Amino acid sequence: MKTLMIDGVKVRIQIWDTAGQERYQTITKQYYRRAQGIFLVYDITSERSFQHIMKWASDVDEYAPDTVQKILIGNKSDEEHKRQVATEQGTKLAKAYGMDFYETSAFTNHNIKESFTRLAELVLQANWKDLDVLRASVTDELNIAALEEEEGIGDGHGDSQKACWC
Ligand SMILES: Nc1nc2c(ncn2[C@@H]2O[C@H](COP(=O)(O)OP(=O)(O)OP(=O)(O)O)[C@@H](O)[C@H]2O)c(=O)[nH]1
Repeated sequence: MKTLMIDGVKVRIQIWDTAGQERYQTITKQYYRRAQGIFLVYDITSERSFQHIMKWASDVDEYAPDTVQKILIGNKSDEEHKRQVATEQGTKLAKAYGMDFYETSAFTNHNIKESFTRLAELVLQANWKDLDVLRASVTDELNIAALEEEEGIGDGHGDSQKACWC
């Protein structure tokens, strides 16, 4: 669990790191169904991991909700001397998939906060309508509580059931 502030909204993020190995694929696919945002991660020092992105992307298309937000990540940017995948290759693939793209390093923390914040932003934007409904209902609740308090019938905590006359 991690908490981020996005546009004044406190967002709590639950992160699942799925296994990359083929033998865990059945379990991995089950995680997709409940995901709102997904990082497709390859290793810039491994051409093979880059080639695998297409397979990950097609699994995500098949098993994740249509509204899922995706970002392409080229990790291990600290290992420049071992680089096998050029930045342009990542940029090009991300563009083809219509995704944002970051090169990151879990080792130096390069672009880690930026990419998580961006994914959270995209998820928030995609769920903005739900958030508005939630905000409206909280506002309604607060208004009712204030009204009840003014009329001396509530406990000021917005629980309209407790102010029932019946
Ligand atoms: N130099 C460097 N090493 C990294 C970075 N991120 C991960 N590693 C190393 O890469 C190795 C694999 O990392 P994991 O986090 O196990 O990779 P994974 O993709 O989750 O592996 P799976 O279990 O197959 O899913 C470990 O030795 C990590 O320490 C990075 O940004 N830079």
